Amino acid sequence: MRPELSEYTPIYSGKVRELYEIDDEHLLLVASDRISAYDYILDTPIPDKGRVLTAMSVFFFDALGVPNHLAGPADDPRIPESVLGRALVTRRLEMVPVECVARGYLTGSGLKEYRAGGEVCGVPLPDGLVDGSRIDPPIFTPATKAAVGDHDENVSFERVAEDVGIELATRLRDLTLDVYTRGADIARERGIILADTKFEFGHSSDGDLLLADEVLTPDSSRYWDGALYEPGKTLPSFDKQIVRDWLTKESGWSTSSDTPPPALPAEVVERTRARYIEAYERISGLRFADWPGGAA
Ligand SMILES: N#Cc1c(N)ncnc1-c1cnn(Cc2cccc(F)c2)c1
Repeated sequence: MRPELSEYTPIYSGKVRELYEIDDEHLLLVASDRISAYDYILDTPIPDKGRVLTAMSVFFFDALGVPNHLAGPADDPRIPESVLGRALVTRRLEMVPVECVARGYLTGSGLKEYRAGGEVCGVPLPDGLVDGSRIDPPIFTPATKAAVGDHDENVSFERVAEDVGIELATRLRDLTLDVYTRGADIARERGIILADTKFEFGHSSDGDLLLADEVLTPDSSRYWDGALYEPGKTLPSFDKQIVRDWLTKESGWSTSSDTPPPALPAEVVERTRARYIEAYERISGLRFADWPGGAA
Protein backbone atom coordinates (compact mmCIF):
# COMPACT_ATOMS: atom_id res chain seq x y z
CA MET A 1 0.00 0.00 0.00
CA ARG A 2 1.58 3.30 -1.12
CA PRO A 3 1.43 6.39 1.15
CA GLU A 4 -0.73 9.40 0.25
CA LEU A 5 1.08 12.56 -0.93
CA SER A 6 -0.65 14.40 1.93
CA GLU A 7 1.48 12.37 4.36
CA TYR A 8 4.58 14.23 3.17
CA THR A 9 5.47 17.82 4.12
CA PRO A 10 5.70 20.21 1.14
CA ILE A 11 8.94 22.20 1.36
CA TYR A 12 9.21 23.91 -2.01
CA SER A 13 6.90 24.68 -4.91
CA GLY A 14 8.47 25.74 -8.18
CA LYS A 15 6.88 26.79 -11.49
CA VAL A 16 6.45 23.24 -12.69
CA ARG A 17 7.75 21.08 -9.82
CA GLU A 18 7.32 20.49 -6.10
CA LEU A 19 9.59 19.15 -3.38
CA TYR A 20 8.33 17.22 -0.33
CA GLU A 21 10.04 15.89 2.79
CA ILE A 22 9.69 12.12 3.27
CA ASP A 23 11.90 11.93 6.36
CA ASP A 24 15.09 13.55 7.71
CA GLU A 25 17.22 11.99 4.99
CA HIS A 26 14.89 11.76 1.99
CA LEU A 27 12.88 14.05 -0.28
CA LEU A 28 10.24 13.45 -2.94
CA LEU A 29 10.87 15.43 -6.13
CA VAL A 30 7.61 15.77 -8.07
CA ALA A 31 7.36 16.94 -11.71
CA SER A 32 3.97 18.37 -12.72
CA ASP A 33 2.33 18.43 -16.16
CA ARG A 34 2.48 22.23 -16.13
CA ILE A 35 4.30 23.94 -19.00
CA SER A 36 5.77 27.42 -19.10
CA ALA A 37 6.05 29.70 -22.11
CA TYR A 38 7.22 33.30 -22.29
CA ASP A 39 7.65 33.31 -18.48
CA TYR A 40 4.02 32.33 -17.93
CA ILE A 41 2.78 29.06 -16.44
CA LEU A 42 0.06 28.12 -18.93
CA ASP A 43 -3.43 27.26 -17.74
CA THR A 44 -3.46 24.09 -19.81
CA PRO A 45 -1.36 21.15 -18.60
CA ILE A 46 0.36 18.75 -20.98
CA PRO A 47 -0.69 15.21 -19.94
CA ASP A 48 2.33 12.98 -19.14
CA LYS A 49 4.87 15.83 -19.36
CA GLY A 50 5.89 15.21 -15.73
CA ARG A 51 6.29 11.47 -16.35
CA VAL A 52 8.32 11.95 -19.56
CA LEU A 53 10.72 14.41 -17.93
CA THR A 54 11.11 12.15 -14.90
CA ALA A 55 11.86 9.24 -17.25
CA MET A 56 14.48 11.36 -19.07
CA SER A 57 16.22 12.26 -15.80
CA VAL A 58 16.34 8.62 -14.74
CA PHE A 59 17.66 7.57 -18.16
CA PHE A 60 20.51 10.07 -17.99
CA PHE A 61 21.28 9.39 -14.32
CA ASP A 62 21.68 5.73 -15.29
CA ALA A 63 23.44 6.32 -18.64
CA LEU A 64 25.98 8.86 -17.37
CA GLY A 65 26.95 6.96 -14.23
CA VAL A 66 27.62 10.13 -12.23
CA PRO A 67 27.20 9.87 -8.42
CA ASN A 68 23.76 11.39 -7.82
CA HIS A 69 21.00 12.03 -5.32
CA LEU A 70 18.58 9.26 -6.39
CA ALA A 71 17.64 7.07 -3.42
CA GLY A 72 15.26 4.64 -5.09
CA PRO A 73 13.75 3.40 -8.36
CA ALA A 74 10.87 5.03 -10.28
CA ASP A 75 8.41 2.62 -8.61
CA ASP A 76 9.85 3.02 -5.08
CA PRO A 77 7.12 2.05 -2.55
CA ARG A 78 7.49 5.47 -0.89
CA ILE A 79 6.08 7.14 -4.03
CA PRO A 80 2.32 7.86 -3.78
CA GLU A 81 0.08 6.39 -6.50
CA SER A 82 -1.11 9.90 -7.48
CA VAL A 83 2.39 10.93 -8.62
CA LEU A 84 3.79 7.53 -9.62
CA GLY A 85 6.02 7.94 -12.67
CA ARG A 86 6.50 11.67 -12.18
CA ALA A 87 8.18 11.60 -8.76
CA LEU A 88 11.51 10.36 -7.46
CA VAL A 89 12.85 9.62 -3.97
CA THR A 90 16.13 11.47 -3.44
CA ARG A 91 18.68 11.88 -0.68
CA ARG A 92 18.42 15.21 1.11
CA LEU A 93 21.55 17.19 0.21
CA GLU A 94 23.13 20.49 1.21
CA MET A 95 22.66 22.20 -2.15
CA VAL A 96 25.48 24.19 -3.70
CA PRO A 97 24.05 27.67 -4.48
CA VAL A 98 25.21 27.71 -8.10
CA GLU A 99 23.26 27.05 -11.31
CA CYS A 100 25.85 25.02 -13.22
CA VAL A 101 25.23 25.81 -16.89
CA ALA A 102 27.08 24.31 -19.86
CA ARG A 103 26.73 25.75 -23.36
CA GLY A 104 27.70 23.95 -26.54
CA TYR A 105 25.85 26.46 -28.73
CA LEU A 106 25.45 30.23 -28.51
CA THR A 107 21.90 31.45 -27.89
CA GLY A 108 19.63 33.03 -25.27
CA SER A 109 21.30 35.03 -22.50
CA GLY A 110 24.71 33.81 -23.67
CA LEU A 111 24.18 35.31 -27.12
CA LYS A 112 23.00 38.57 -25.54
CA GLU A 113 26.17 38.78 -23.41
CA TYR A 114 28.36 37.85 -26.37
CA ARG A 115 26.84 40.58 -28.56
CA ALA A 116 27.46 43.11 -25.78
CA GLY A 117 31.08 42.20 -25.07
CA GLY A 118 32.41 39.22 -27.02
CA GLU A 119 32.33 36.91 -24.00
CA VAL A 120 29.95 34.89 -21.82
CA CYS A 121 30.44 34.74 -18.04
CA GLY A 122 33.95 36.09 -18.55
CA VAL A 123 34.82 33.45 -21.17
CA PRO A 124 36.02 35.16 -24.37
CA LEU A 125 34.63 33.72 -27.61
CA PRO A 126 35.82 34.12 -31.23
CA ASP A 127 34.53 37.03 -33.31
CA GLY A 128 31.74 36.56 -35.81
CA LEU A 129 29.55 34.12 -33.91
CA VAL A 130 25.80 34.21 -34.53
CA ASP A 131 22.65 32.77 -32.92
CA GLY A 132 23.10 29.01 -32.87
CA SER A 133 26.87 29.02 -33.48
CA ARG A 134 28.61 25.91 -32.10
CA ILE A 135 30.85 26.55 -29.09
CA ASP A 136 33.46 23.81 -29.20
CA PRO A 137 34.68 22.94 -26.65
CA PRO A 138 31.58 23.75 -24.57
CA ILE A 139 31.88 26.46 -21.91
CA PHE A 140 30.88 26.66 -18.25
CA THR A 141 28.57 29.68 -17.76
CA PRO A 142 27.34 29.58 -14.16
CA ALA A 143 24.53 31.64 -12.70
CA THR A 144 23.35 32.59 -9.26
CA LYS A 145 19.95 31.24 -8.26
CA ALA A 146 17.33 33.92 -8.67
CA ALA A 147 14.37 34.49 -6.38
CA VAL A 148 11.11 32.94 -7.57
CA GLY A 149 9.93 34.76 -10.70
CA ASP A 150 13.33 36.36 -11.46
CA HIS A 151 15.87 35.25 -14.03
CA ASP A 152 19.17 33.81 -12.84
CA GLU A 153 22.17 36.15 -13.06
CA ASN A 154 25.09 34.92 -15.18
CA VAL A 155 28.35 35.10 -13.23
CA SER A 156 32.03 34.35 -13.90
CA PHE A 157 33.95 31.28 -12.77
CA GLU A 158 36.01 33.62 -10.59
CA ARG A 159 32.84 34.77 -8.79
CA VAL A 160 31.84 31.15 -8.17
CA ALA A 161 35.31 30.51 -6.76
CA GLU A 162 34.87 33.50 -4.43
CA ASP A 163 31.53 32.12 -3.29
CA VAL A 164 32.30 28.41 -2.85
CA GLY A 165 36.11 28.19 -3.02
CA ILE A 166 38.39 27.43 -5.96
CA GLU A 167 38.49 23.65 -5.39
CA LEU A 168 34.72 23.18 -5.41
CA ALA A 169 34.27 25.70 -8.25
CA THR A 170 36.77 23.71 -10.33
CA ARG A 171 35.00 20.42 -9.58
CA LEU A 172 31.61 21.96 -10.49
CA ARG A 173 32.99 23.25 -13.79
CA ASP A 174 34.70 19.97 -14.69
CA LEU A 175 31.67 17.83 -13.76
CA THR A 176 29.25 20.18 -15.56
CA LEU A 177 31.24 20.15 -18.81
CA ASP A 178 31.87 16.40 -18.66
CA VAL A 179 28.22 15.46 -18.03
CA TYR A 180 26.94 17.95 -20.64
CA THR A 181 29.40 16.68 -23.25
CA ARG A 182 28.45 13.03 -22.71
CA GLY A 183 24.74 13.83 -22.65
CA ALA A 184 25.05 15.93 -25.82
CA ASP A 185 26.93 13.08 -27.54
CA ILE A 186 24.10 10.65 -26.69
CA ALA A 187 21.47 13.08 -28.02
CA ARG A 188 23.49 13.95 -31.16
CA GLU A 189 23.77 10.26 -32.08
CA ARG A 190 19.95 10.28 -32.16
CA GLY A 191 19.67 13.42 -34.30
CA ILE A 192 18.86 15.77 -31.43
CA ILE A 193 21.00 18.76 -30.44
CA LEU A 194 21.43 19.51 -26.73
CA ALA A 195 22.38 23.17 -27.03
CA ASP A 196 22.80 23.91 -23.33
CA THR A 197 21.74 22.67 -19.91
CA LYS A 198 21.63 23.53 -16.21
CA PHE A 199 22.73 21.18 -13.44
CA GLU A 200 22.47 21.45 -9.68
CA PHE A 201 24.77 19.72 -7.22
CA GLY A 202 24.70 19.13 -3.49
CA HIS A 203 26.71 17.54 -0.71
CA SER A 204 25.52 14.42 1.09
CA SER A 205 25.87 14.07 4.86
CA ASP A 206 29.02 12.03 4.07
CA GLY A 207 30.46 15.06 2.26
CA ASP A 208 30.16 13.56 -1.23
CA LEU A 209 29.37 15.94 -4.10
CA LEU A 210 26.34 14.53 -5.94
CA LEU A 211 24.46 15.48 -9.09
CA ALA A 212 20.96 16.52 -8.02
CA ASP A 213 17.68 17.98 -9.28
CA GLU A 214 16.52 17.02 -12.80
CA VAL A 215 19.11 16.09 -15.42
CA LEU A 216 19.15 16.95 -19.13
CA THR A 217 15.39 17.38 -19.41
CA PRO A 218 13.72 19.78 -21.87
CA ASP A 219 12.87 21.99 -18.85
CA SER A 220 16.52 22.27 -17.75
CA SER A 221 17.99 22.27 -21.26
CA ARG A 222 17.53 23.55 -24.79
CA TYR A 223 16.82 20.74 -27.24
CA TRP A 224 16.81 21.35 -31.00
CA ASP A 225 15.95 19.10 -33.93
CA GLY A 226 19.30 18.30 -35.55
CA ALA A 227 17.64 18.02 -38.97
CA LEU A 228 16.74 21.73 -38.82
CA TYR A 229 20.07 23.01 -37.49
CA GLU A 230 21.66 26.00 -39.25
CA PRO A 231 23.92 28.54 -37.48
CA GLY A 232 22.35 31.99 -37.67
CA LYS A 233 18.82 30.60 -37.92
CA THR A 234 16.96 30.88 -34.61
CA LEU A 235 16.31 27.25 -33.79
CA PRO A 236 12.84 26.16 -32.71
CA SER A 237 12.62 24.47 -29.33
CA PHE A 238 12.15 20.73 -29.87
CA ASP A 239 9.45 20.53 -27.20
CA LYS A 240 7.93 24.01 -26.79
CA GLN A 241 7.83 25.43 -30.33
CA ILE A 242 4.36 24.06 -31.10
CA VAL A 243 2.98 25.95 -28.08
CA ARG A 244 5.03 29.09 -28.81
CA ASP A 245 3.92 29.20 -32.45
CA TRP A 246 0.23 28.70 -31.62
CA LEU A 247 0.37 31.41 -28.95
CA THR A 248 2.14 34.00 -31.11
CA LYS A 249 0.84 33.16 -34.60
CA GLU A 250 -2.67 31.71 -34.19
CA SER A 251 -4.22 32.52 -30.81
CA GLY A 252 -4.38 36.30 -31.17
CA TRP A 253 -2.27 36.69 -28.03
CA SER A 254 1.06 38.55 -28.13
CA THR A 255 4.16 38.48 -25.91
CA SER A 256 3.63 42.25 -25.50
CA SER A 257 0.11 41.62 -24.29
CA ASP A 258 -0.47 42.46 -20.62
CA THR A 259 -2.87 39.53 -20.29
CA PRO A 260 -1.86 35.92 -19.63
CA PRO A 261 -1.77 33.53 -22.59
CA PRO A 262 -5.06 31.78 -23.49
CA ALA A 263 -5.80 28.11 -22.88
CA LEU A 264 -4.31 25.73 -25.44
CA PRO A 265 -6.50 23.82 -27.92
CA ALA A 266 -6.57 20.04 -27.57
CA GLU A 267 -4.68 19.58 -30.84
CA VAL A 268 -1.73 21.70 -29.61
CA VAL A 269 -1.74 19.83 -26.30
CA GLU A 270 -1.65 16.43 -27.99
CA ARG A 271 1.08 17.41 -30.49
CA THR A 272 3.19 18.79 -27.63
CA ARG A 273 2.68 15.63 -25.56
CA ALA A 274 3.81 13.60 -28.58
CA ARG A 275 6.96 15.75 -28.94
CA TYR A 276 7.98 15.10 -25.34
CA ILE A 277 7.46 11.37 -25.81
CA GLU A 278 9.36 11.45 -29.13
CA ALA A 279 12.34 13.18 -27.50
CA TYR A 280 12.44 10.60 -24.70
CA GLU A 281 12.05 7.54 -26.94
CA ARG A 282 14.60 8.77 -29.52
CA ILE A 283 17.22 9.68 -26.91
CA SER A 284 16.76 6.74 -24.56
CA GLY A 285 15.84 4.04 -27.09
CA LEU A 286 13.19 2.98 -24.54
CA ARG A 287 9.38 2.84 -24.84
CA PHE A 288 7.49 5.43 -22.80
CA ALA A 289 4.64 2.90 -22.55
CA ASP A 290 6.91 0.89 -20.24
CA TRP A 291 7.33 3.79 -17.78
CA PRO A 292 5.44 3.57 -14.44
CA GLY A 293 2.23 5.47 -13.69
CA GLY A 294 -0.15 7.02 -16.22
CA ALA A 295 -3.76 6.22 -17.00
CA ALA A 296 -4.86 3.20 -14.98
N1 LIG B 1 17.06 17.99 -6.15
C1 LIG B 1 17.26 18.24 -5.04
C2 LIG B 1 17.51 18.54 -3.65
C3 LIG B 1 18.10 17.55 -2.82
N2 LIG B 1 18.41 16.30 -3.33
N3 LIG B 1 18.35 17.83 -1.51
C4 LIG B 1 18.03 19.04 -1.01
N4 LIG B 1 17.46 20.00 -1.74
C5 LIG B 1 17.19 19.78 -3.05
C6 LIG B 1 16.56 20.90 -3.79
C7 LIG B 1 16.22 22.13 -3.27
N5 LIG B 1 15.64 22.88 -4.26
N6 LIG B 1 15.67 22.15 -5.38
C8 LIG B 1 15.11 22.63 -6.67
C9 LIG B 1 13.78 21.91 -6.85
C10 LIG B 1 13.77 20.67 -7.38
C11 LIG B 1 12.54 20.02 -7.56
C12 LIG B 1 11.37 20.59 -7.20
C13 LIG B 1 11.40 21.81 -6.66
F1 LIG B 1 10.23 22.35 -6.32
C14 LIG B 1 12.60 22.49 -6.45
C15 LIG B 1 16.22 20.95 -5.13
